[in-house]
Amino acid sequence: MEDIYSAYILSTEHRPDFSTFVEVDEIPVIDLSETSQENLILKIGKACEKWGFFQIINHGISSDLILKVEKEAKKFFELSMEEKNTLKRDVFNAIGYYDAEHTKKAKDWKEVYDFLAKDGVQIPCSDDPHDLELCTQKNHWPQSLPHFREIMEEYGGKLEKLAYKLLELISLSLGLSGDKFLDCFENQLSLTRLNYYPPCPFPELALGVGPHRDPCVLSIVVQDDTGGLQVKKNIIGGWVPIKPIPDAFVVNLGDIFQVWSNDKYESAEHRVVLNSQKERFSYPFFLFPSHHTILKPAEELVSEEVSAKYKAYNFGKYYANRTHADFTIQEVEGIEIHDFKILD
Ligand SMILES: O=C(O)CCC(=O)C(=O)O
Ligand SMILES: [Fe+2]
Repeated sequence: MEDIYSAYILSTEHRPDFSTFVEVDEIPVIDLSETSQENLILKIGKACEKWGFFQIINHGISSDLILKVEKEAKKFFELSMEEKNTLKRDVFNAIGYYDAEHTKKAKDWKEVYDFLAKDGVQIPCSDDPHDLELCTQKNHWPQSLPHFREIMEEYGGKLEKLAYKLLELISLSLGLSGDKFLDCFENQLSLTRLNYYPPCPFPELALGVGPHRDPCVLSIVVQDDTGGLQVKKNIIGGWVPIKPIPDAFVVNLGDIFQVWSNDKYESAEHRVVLNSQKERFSYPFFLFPSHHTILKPAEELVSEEVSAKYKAYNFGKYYANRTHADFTIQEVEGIEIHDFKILD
């Protein structure tokens, strides 16, 4: 194996086993244009409880806009390394181009480009609770692509609105009011990401993204027709592929909904496997609250019979820890929500 590849090689237990795929058709596909709101909420609730994943159709975002995003994303990743490196994110401004994310101590086989829904938002500079310094997060736009910014801002804005609609429906499915969590998003850290996974000569040894749970409220993933996203379901024996469906978007719950729902819903573990022949693109939107948000289970879901399963925690400090973990291969894993778990 050539040296430049060695950083991508996963330890044996994390390598994808292509012989044990579970072919099921069960990831629910939900039609957002369903006229009965009651039925819609019921279907979403069931999908969140069983999978933490579902796909949506008739979401109101045109395939024409997706095509434009796809074209611009391809042009972006074809830019010279020199130009992409001028847009590179760093430990203080974790927004922009990046080609060295790590999961499970191996490098992910991908390049990414992120932009914020709210340019100029602030996050704590460190996870030290006594350090009050804030770092401003800025978008970096490529100068040589004249339509890129306009198309991406339109796309990000539409996905943000769709995320609020899903937030409302998922809140209702928990028996909470539709606007229960809306206050958390005024200075939100939400971002849109472009993911590029080149063909990989050794797909059995590396991953596009290693096994992880999203740290956000929810993610909306628009993927091309290559396939590769998989969700872990232990009860049916392993990794389940999320099949690309034309014009459908994938929705998955993040850690914050798991905490808000007091473990009624799961932030499911997922990963992206690679293809030796075909490249893959995906364009997720991650809904994040503002940094000063205190996260804890919704009080309506806590009672004498059902105790709170998480201690309250500050989102910004948690986010700072996660962001810093992206820049180093750490011996100690970064903070995860189970670190806030109240043990029985
Ligand atoms: O590329 C995808 O389909 C999903 C990537 C992902 O899970 C992530 O960026 O968190
Ligand atoms: Fe993810």
